[in-house]
Amino acid sequence: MRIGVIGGGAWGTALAAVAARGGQSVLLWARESEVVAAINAGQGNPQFLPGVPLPASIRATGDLDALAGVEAALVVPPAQHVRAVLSAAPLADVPLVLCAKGIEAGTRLLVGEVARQVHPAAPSAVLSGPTFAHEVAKGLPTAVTLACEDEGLRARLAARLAGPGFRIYGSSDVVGAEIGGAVKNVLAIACGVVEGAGLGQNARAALIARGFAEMTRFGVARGAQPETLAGLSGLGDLVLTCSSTSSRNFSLGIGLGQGRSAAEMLANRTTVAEGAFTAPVLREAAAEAGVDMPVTQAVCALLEGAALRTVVEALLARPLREEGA
Ligand SMILES: NC(=O)c1ccc[n+]([C@@H]2O[C@H](COP(=O)([O-])OP(=O)(O)OC[C@H]3O[C@@H](n4cnc5c(N)ncnc54)[C@H](O)[C@@H]3O)[C@@H](O)[C@H]2O)c1
Ligand SMILES: O=P(O)(O)OC[C@H](O)CO
Repeated sequence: MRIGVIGGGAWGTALAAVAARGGQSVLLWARESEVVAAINAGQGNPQFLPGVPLPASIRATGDLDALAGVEAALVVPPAQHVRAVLSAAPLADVPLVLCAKGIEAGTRLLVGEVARQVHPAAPSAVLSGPTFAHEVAKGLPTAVTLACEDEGLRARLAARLAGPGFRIYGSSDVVGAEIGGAVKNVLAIACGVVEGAGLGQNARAALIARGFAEMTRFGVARGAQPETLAGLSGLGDLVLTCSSTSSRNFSLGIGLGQGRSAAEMLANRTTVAEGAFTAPVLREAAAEAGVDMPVTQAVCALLEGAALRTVVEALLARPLREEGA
């Protein structure tokens, strides 16, 4: 199968390696000419995935038109750029596998919903789960959710992308798979804050559990299945990113917890911490859906510069409630 990968960041590059190792013919579009040149010269992707050798068969291009004729495309730019990049890509009826994790600012649409607006005739699927790119690129064992309403397409895509180190579980719950990936990034920032501020392991465990409760409330309100949220793309990814400094979102939270400002940390960075962009949109979407998301609100307050102590005190001073409510 000829597979296009849109986005030459860490994750697009790792997925290109997965597809190429599975015997697919891979063309990767990258925005940065240095990334295109390095991959085509067999030097890997030192900018976004340093130190990881890539299959020599991967070809890279800076021209979106070169993707014409691919049989499926993995869509991997940061969530806020998916609309612009997809709009310029010749993929009107090509199966699209959405791999970015976030909610679009302004529209409050999930990435899959954006793709369906841009290319209404293109079938779509969502690939999500606990997947640090550098581990996937090295072939370390990883399991993901591939969600697609069309069972036949899901099976065809899974057969092309799965491998011994990349185990794919199928689902028809596209919305659930997307919401888990988008919300966990915000919760990972909160867990990083706990780490950076030295608030302890008990607090982190509490945040993971209560964060999962708010992810589930929001997901169910948006039509997700609770089992999907408790699976790889929800709880699985939440646990991963809430417990490792390999997570850009967790690391951003550590900085916030140490008293650094979000503006300072986000200025001029070339890698993406999606949670910083998703948090304010998620707060809006939760308000619209009438869903209580106190951890998300706290993360938004910290990103907006509120004092850590005030935010933590407000979170802990909320009225006592039933756990299952
Ligand atoms: N890195 C991971 O481990 C990982 C794993 C799973 C999912 N994801 C998701 O994949 C998506 C991409 O993340 P990444 O880690 O590959 O990126 P990255 O942080 O490695 O690199 C940043 C990317 O943003 C792109 N970019 C910057 N400005 C842009 C613009 N104006 N238009 C289009 N693209 C622009 C760059 O070209 C580059 O590809 C995110 O939604 C992320 O949450 C990442
Ligand atoms: O580095 P993060 O926080 O963007 O997390 C990367 C992946 O989403 C982990 O599954």
